[in-house]
Amino acid sequence: MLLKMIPEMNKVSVFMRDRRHVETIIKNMQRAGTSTLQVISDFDMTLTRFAHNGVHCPTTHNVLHSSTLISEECKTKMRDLFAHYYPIEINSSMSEEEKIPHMVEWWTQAHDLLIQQRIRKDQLAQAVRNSGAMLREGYKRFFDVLHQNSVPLLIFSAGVGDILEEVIAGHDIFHPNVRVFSNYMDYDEEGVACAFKGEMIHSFNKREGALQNTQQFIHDRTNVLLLGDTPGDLNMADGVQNLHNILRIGFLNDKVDERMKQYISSYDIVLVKDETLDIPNAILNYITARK
Ligand SMILES: Nc1ccn([C@@H]2O[C@H](COP(=O)(O)O)[C@@H](O)[C@H]2O)c(=O)n1
Repeated sequence: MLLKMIPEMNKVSVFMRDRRHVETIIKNMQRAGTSTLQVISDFDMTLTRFAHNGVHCPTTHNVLHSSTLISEECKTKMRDLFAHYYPIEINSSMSEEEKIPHMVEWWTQAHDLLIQQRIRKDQLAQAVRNSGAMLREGYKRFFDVLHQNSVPLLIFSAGVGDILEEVIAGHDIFHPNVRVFSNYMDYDEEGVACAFKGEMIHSFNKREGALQNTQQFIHDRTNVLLLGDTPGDLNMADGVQNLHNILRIGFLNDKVDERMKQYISSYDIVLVKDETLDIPNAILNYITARK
């Protein structure tokens, strides 16, 4: 039945633990209508591509590597940090508790490095526009359909919010239904980045952030489509009160064999090495179609 409803689910990249459950949730969401729906999504490697032509795509922390806003020394240090800490972030034999101190170290060092670069706010948009930031194929349809149907899209990212906003603004998809919750830089009176604001968000404290910021969630929207790429993204909807239906879609981009077991047992739909938004788009198409 699911394949009849949404033929795209036949794609080879799609894996499900319980296809009947997925079918039920999607049908419930379709019946309840778009006025009850909100989408909560991670950004880096979820809405953006993981790789293109075999090369890793930059995350918001690394987008400025193609610009002159940061020094060569800083780029090398940021790359070294990524090479050291990313394998820890995705290590399937370590618990989240074991990973957290490493993630705090990573974010602290990376933010310090970025702040040392004295990045100017007025140069950021151009630098991001000239960068290699790549959204997943189908991004325009995804953002536009949500906008056309007045469905809120909450982006919950441990990346750099200022850069994230420039990426989506540069692609003409920063519609009024989009809200971003992320790490933002603070600027001095000359418009130079001088600190990061508030509490740091890293890959594994999004749940705490979500609970502390429940005003971010639209509480009369009790159906949630959640998109993520790490186990830390699974709880991003924990601040939603009176949740009726949630469908969690996880992008499994890397180290597939090692991590499949964990992803299939926690995400309702796992998309393996799928650089597109075809499946979220097909599900939204079904839910938003006027019957
Ligand atoms: N210095 C850093 C720190 C983190 N990352 C990666 O960015 C991702 C965070 O953003 P989300 O939108 O996915 O929450 C995170 O998963 C890290 O892999 C980085 O590249 N550099």
